[in-house]
Amino acid sequence: MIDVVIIGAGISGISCAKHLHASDRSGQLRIKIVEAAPRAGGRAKTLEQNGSTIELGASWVHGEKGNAIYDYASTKDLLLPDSWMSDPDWRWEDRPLRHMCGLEASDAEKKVFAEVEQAFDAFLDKASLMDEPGEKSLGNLLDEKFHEWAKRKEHDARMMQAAFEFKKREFISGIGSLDLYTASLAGYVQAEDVGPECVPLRRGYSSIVQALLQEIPDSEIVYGSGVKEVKNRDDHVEVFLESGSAIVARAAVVTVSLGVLKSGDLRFTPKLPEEKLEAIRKTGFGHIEKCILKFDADTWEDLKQGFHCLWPPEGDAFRPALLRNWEQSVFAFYPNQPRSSQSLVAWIVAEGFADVSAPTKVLDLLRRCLGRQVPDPVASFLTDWGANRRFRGSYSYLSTGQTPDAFSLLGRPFGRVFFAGEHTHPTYFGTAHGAYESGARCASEVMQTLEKPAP
Ligand SMILES: Cc1cc2nc3c(=O)[nH]c(=O)nc-3n(C[C@H](O)[C@H](O)[C@H](O)COP(=O)(O)OP(=O)(O)OC[C@H]3O[C@@H](n4cnc5c(N)ncnc54)[C@H](O)[C@@H]3O)c2cc1C
Repeated sequence: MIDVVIIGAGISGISCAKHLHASDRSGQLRIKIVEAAPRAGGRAKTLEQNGSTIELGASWVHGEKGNAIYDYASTKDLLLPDSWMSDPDWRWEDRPLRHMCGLEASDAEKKVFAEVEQAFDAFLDKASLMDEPGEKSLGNLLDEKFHEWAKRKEHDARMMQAAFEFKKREFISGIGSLDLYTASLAGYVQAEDVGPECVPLRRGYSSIVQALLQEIPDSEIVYGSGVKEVKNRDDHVEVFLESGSAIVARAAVVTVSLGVLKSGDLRFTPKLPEEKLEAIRKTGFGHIEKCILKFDADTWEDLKQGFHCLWPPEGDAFRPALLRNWEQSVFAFYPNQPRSSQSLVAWIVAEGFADVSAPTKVLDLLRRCLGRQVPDPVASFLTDWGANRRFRGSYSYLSTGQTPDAFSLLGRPFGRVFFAGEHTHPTYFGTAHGAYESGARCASEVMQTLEKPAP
């Protein structure tokens, strides 16, 4: 029998192993991490392309204050230096603004856009300070605030609406929900901000994973080993692999995504408590994909700033008749960071989006927005977080009708089975630092159980 079996080698699983070793005074702890994929990192996945990097999953270290990933990456010198922020090609607020029909927005339209943007951010700032957010959805709150605000303005109503819809799409990509009407306002109020900065990593998120892996023995991880069942016994656990073999341990740590838990692919015997099952069912798990188009150096010169994309509101003459949902979710084409990869990223919010022809469609969208021909990309990449059975989505959020303790409930141990993962962090859910901290929390819970004298 070993001491701890960790299911999943994403950031939370590796962080758990690292923290278990750090608190193991005897140096005797026997740990195994079983990972279904042939690689570690989970939703942190960086592609290396001729010396440049492309982020398929997590790309930013969100904030500096009390962000464990920021602190860890700083000590390992993995972050891009502050100077990247002043790069004029990157500054988010200076990005060109285009209508999806191919026209660049006029100066007057840009002014309206900037005003709507400011107002939108102010609505959110106020919302985040609410004491009793109630059961409202984020979408309802934002609609209400926007309509009150827009009534007092004399700008072109269609432009205000198009800018507002842009802001909602952009915001959805951060929350992860399919729309803002199923995302709870209380969840937004609860999510803790660790500072406004979004800092990229020099060599991508996989560099964090590699650094963390160096802190645990190689022999502890078994790749290509999917787990199908976890049996909770009185004083041990039995973990059954898809291959048919089993691991017996004194404790198990489950770090699979909320999407995998929802799917029921991983069985628990006995069944998990009803309140946990309800939290699994109700907590939102988003569907965010990225389509990345990589261009050659000449084409890139022309595209390197990317642009924000305005969709004509309902009823507008320029609005295409058959607009697919995924198309409308594309709010920008922006450069991948670090930009040396010469690629533009389009975020796509759509459930079960794994269409092999998507890069061609996204290229078509890019051409329509630019109103001109763009040479074919030299390569394209489409993520499949939603369709991949080892993830089944992107990141979690609190749904309307849920109470804010849902994330803590998801992280609550059940017998000798412990739970980590971004979806178990009460305030940093949906993030890499949430995943990292949840692994540390779990390590401490496991150690307390293992150190308890036998009754
Ligand atoms: C497109 C996208 C963009 C993102 N952008 C950011 C960002 O900019 N900044 C940020 O902070 N966060 C971002 N995130 C979120 C961040 O990536 C995640 O919160 C974090 O990586 C989750 O780590 P985890 O360990 O909780 O889960 P995971 O990374 O999902 O790890 C779970 C592991 O379990 C394995 N597994 C699944 N099923 C089984 C099984 N049956 N048996 C064994 N192993 C199994 C999986 O293969 C996986 O390796 C993004 C996520 C996505 C998808």
